[in-house]
Amino acid sequence: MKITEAEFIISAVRPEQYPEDALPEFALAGRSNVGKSSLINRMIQRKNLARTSSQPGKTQQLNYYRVNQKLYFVDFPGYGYAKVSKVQREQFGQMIETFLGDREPLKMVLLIIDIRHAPSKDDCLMYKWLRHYNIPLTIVTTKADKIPKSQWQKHIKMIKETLEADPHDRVVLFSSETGLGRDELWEVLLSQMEETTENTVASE
Ligand SMILES: Nc1nc2c(ncn2[C@@H]2O[C@H](COP(=O)(O)OP(=O)(O)OP(=O)(O)O)[C@@H](O)[C@H]2O)c(=O)[nH]1
Ligand SMILES: [Mg+2]
Repeated sequence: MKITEAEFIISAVRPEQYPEDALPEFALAGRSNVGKSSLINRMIQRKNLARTSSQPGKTQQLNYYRVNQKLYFVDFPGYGYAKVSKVQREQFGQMIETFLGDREPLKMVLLIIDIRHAPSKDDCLMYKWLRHYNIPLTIVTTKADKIPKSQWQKHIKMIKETLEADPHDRVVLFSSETGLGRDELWEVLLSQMEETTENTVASE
């Protein structure tokens, strides 16, 4: 996809701050430091629009990025960061739960998993939440450049097994470093937008 415009819109902590223009939203969930912000930057071909850091726990709010006046990426705070206080963790849980349970423009959640490691308990919990709320999801295994190509399929199998994922769940291999998976992921997002538009039209 050709990016003509990409801008940071808001760091939202409360639902009143979420954009009201009803453009489709794609949220990114995953552990702290897994590469969510880097993935957004790669998707929109901007070096550092979404703030990245080698220090985990940088993203603390829901950060909205608008692309081509057409859709939003919503960068979630990473979970599982040890130095975050218990209160912060609970606030985070509530914020995400409210969002997932009641966010009409949300079209899909991208569950971002480091291809090198088994999903954590929090990843598994997030996966179950998404299923529970019936939210379309795509598993994105990132940092693929960090292991040899010959091991990709073995790791993907292990990740799906740990998540107890549905065999039909889509998995996109990704690397923010090399750009692997960028075109495929754009196809997934754009076709999801078309599908939901058709459903809306059909039900009217
Ligand atoms: N080699 C490689 N490094 C990556 C990739 N994606 C992210 N990184 C690195 O991983 C670190 C964390 O990336 P971020 O994008 O900030 O991670 P995040 O998930 O947004 O982290 P939080 O905001 O703390 O939740 C940075 O040092 C990135 O350069 C990738 O695909 N390949
Ligand atoms: Mg981040």
